[in-house]
Amino acid sequence: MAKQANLYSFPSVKDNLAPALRAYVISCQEAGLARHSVFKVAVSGGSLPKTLAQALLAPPSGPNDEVKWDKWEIFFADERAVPLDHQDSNYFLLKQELLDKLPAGTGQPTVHPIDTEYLDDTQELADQYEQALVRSFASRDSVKLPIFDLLLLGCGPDGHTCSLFPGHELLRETSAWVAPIEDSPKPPPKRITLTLPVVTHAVRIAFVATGGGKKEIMKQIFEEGAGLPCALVNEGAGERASWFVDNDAVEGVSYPRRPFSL
Ligand SMILES: O=C1O[C@H](COP(=O)(O)O)[C@@H](O)[C@H](O)[C@H]1O
Repeated sequence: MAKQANLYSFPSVKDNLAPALRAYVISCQEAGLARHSVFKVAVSGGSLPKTLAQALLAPPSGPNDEVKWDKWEIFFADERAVPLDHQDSNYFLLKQELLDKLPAGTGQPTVHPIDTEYLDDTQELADQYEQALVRSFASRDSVKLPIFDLLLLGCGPDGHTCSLFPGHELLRETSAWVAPIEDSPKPPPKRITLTLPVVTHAVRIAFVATGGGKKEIMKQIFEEGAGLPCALVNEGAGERASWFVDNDAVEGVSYPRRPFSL
């Protein structure tokens, strides 16, 4: 039987979840560097960047605990069609929470924001972002799908991830790497997103979900599935998907927790 997604649950975000997430990200970083000398990662917006900052801005605990920022190539798992200094921009959020706080003297990551020249045309915005992936991952002709070393994803209270929403036709997209959405049920309505095949194709996928507000949807994802986008990622990725959650987010959820280890 195919192995299932890993569920790691921690009593405290700051004291347990963040250090475990850090260890996990660094192990993915080292695997990516061994494969192709860079670390290709895509990140979500929402509540994720804050937790990510808690994990990655912490002081190193030893010589092997190094975030090699200058080797990181950062893409966005989804982005809203707004200027890069807009409060709704996932780039702006990551910049505020993490990128602007990198310690002085640290090498800088290569960051791939959307091209805001195309904000009025979401199809073109998505196509241009796909071209950025093509340039990074070699051509679409030579690569069927880009393979990210790691995707760092959030989970909305409705079970959406990236800008893939429950019941939306985008869940059936099979050819585009990046797709536009103009009717996001969560504002702002116009966005672009990595598609499900790209998401499930990543080497590793880490979801972060915290707080009691996620409890009901976590039950649905882990007990019923019900075609929810997060559940579809779990089904497509199996053990390559790992969930970093706090105890509040999974209170009452019947699904085996694993002790965290690399
Ligand atoms: O709209 C979005 O929401 C999701 C989930 O956000 P959260 O605040 O519930 O963690 C996020 O992962 C996505 O990137 C964002 O565009």
